[in-house]
Amino acid sequence: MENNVKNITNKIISDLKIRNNGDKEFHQAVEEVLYSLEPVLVKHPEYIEQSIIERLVEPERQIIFRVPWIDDKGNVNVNRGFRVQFNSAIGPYKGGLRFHPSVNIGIIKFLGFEQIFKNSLTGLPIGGGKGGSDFDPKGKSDREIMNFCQSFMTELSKHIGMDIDVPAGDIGVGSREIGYMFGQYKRIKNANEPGVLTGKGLTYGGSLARTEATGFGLIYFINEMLAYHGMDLKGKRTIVSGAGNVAIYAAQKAKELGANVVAMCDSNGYVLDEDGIDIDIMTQIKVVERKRIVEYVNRKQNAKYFEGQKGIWTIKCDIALPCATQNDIDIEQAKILVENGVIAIGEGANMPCTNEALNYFIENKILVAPAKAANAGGVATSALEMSQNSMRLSWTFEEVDEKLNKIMKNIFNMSKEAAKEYGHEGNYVVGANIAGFLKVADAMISQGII
Ligand SMILES: NC(=O)C1=CN([C@@H]2O[C@H](COP(=O)(O)OP(=O)(O)OC[C@H]3O[C@@H](n4cnc5c(N)ncnc54)[C@H](O)[C@@H]3O)[C@@H](O)[C@H]2O)C=CC1
Ligand SMILES: O=C(O)CCC(=O)C(=O)O
Repeated sequence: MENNVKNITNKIISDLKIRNNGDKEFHQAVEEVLYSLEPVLVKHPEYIEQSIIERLVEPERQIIFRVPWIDDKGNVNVNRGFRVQFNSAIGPYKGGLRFHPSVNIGIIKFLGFEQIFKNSLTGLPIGGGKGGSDFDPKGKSDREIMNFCQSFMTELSKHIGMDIDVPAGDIGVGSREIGYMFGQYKRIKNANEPGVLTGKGLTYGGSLARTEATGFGLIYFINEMLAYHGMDLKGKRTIVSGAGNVAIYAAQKAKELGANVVAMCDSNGYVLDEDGIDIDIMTQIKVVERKRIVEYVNRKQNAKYFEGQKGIWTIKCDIALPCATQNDIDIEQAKILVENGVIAIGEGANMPCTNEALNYFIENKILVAPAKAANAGGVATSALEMSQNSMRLSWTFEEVDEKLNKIMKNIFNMSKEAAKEYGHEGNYVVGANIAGFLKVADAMISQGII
């Protein structure tokens, strides 16, 4: 039976590579999940009989569209827009929009695939989807951003809705972009439907604590994982890659719980501040002024700046929090981190470690808080935003934060229990994949061959 399952998994992966030629991030994400599901398939032959995996790796719908927009000089520009509606077995498609020049259909498929399991782990009724564009927001004026967002939404609005597909932010998409897109959606539909987007501003249907949720949630998960292993964050030397939404609030909450956060980065380089990163200064530079991170050393004594982002992983630390982008830590950085005595890795970004790096951490008994589980606090709070929109009321910051904390503890417990049940105790990468998968697979079986 085990050999049979291995052959089936290998066949699905080789077919997937042919059908999705060149989508290397998507191949990577699928491989990471499928190999960890083998013990589940051995125990549940019904998933094989019903071709659950073959159906799961094929998106329900993929939309690619033209996004023309006019820049400040009056030139017409054309970008490409994407929305992959991956799986709706447990609820409307849900997942962010990424605006970054590297975006292509393969990246959106990898992110949408991850989102299926992550959303399932939240325990809330949301399916998996993701979208975005190869538009580069860097250096654009507010007017240009608005022009782009309006054009993007003009097409996207035909495919989304509060019970169909609910986008939110991701890299390059924050509350400014969500605001412009929401305004355009409302104008096109002639309806105020706040539940169609999440991450909205607080004056028009946004939820308190959504901005902080992914970073805070990551730290709640890590705190739970460390506590289970008899440790805590106090005095732990911590490195956070990125300096955007996830990174900033992860750093803030880690500091609040006693960690010593000494380094952060952007795509140009990193800062090392042995006195502890000042989150207010970092937020002012990266979020308010939208400047490069090098500016930090002009405002904080003793801080040092280094060109090149990967060097951040050569700094000795107890806790490493990759919160920037995919494949930030490969085997080379993983070996350095392990040699330097790292205790735990917390994946704030989506797929920030290569599969080789993940396996290396697990083999070396490093605790890994995997992205699907550890960064699920953002989408979970988006689902809480949808609930508030439907009820037409708003919870306080404390109410939302408490729910978030409970959800993250629950996700840790589900990952822990699934890992134990399927023979991988302590491996939360495998545990999260299995726990996320089971609910989706059962929902798919109940709904027939669709
Ligand atoms: N915003 C959210 O609620 C969630 C985001 N994520 C993931 O977290 C990661 C970060 O997203 P956000 O913080 O929302 O985006 P953001 O746009 O607010 O910030 C991204 C940060 O990463 C840095 N960055 C981007 N590419 C980089 C590279 N190649 N090398 C080094 N730094 C780089 C940027 O300079 C920026 O500081 C992404 O992987 C995203 O998919 C995951 C769950 C939820
Ligand atoms: O809040 C959301 O809907 C999406 C968050 C997201 O894109 C993610 O979890 O990667």
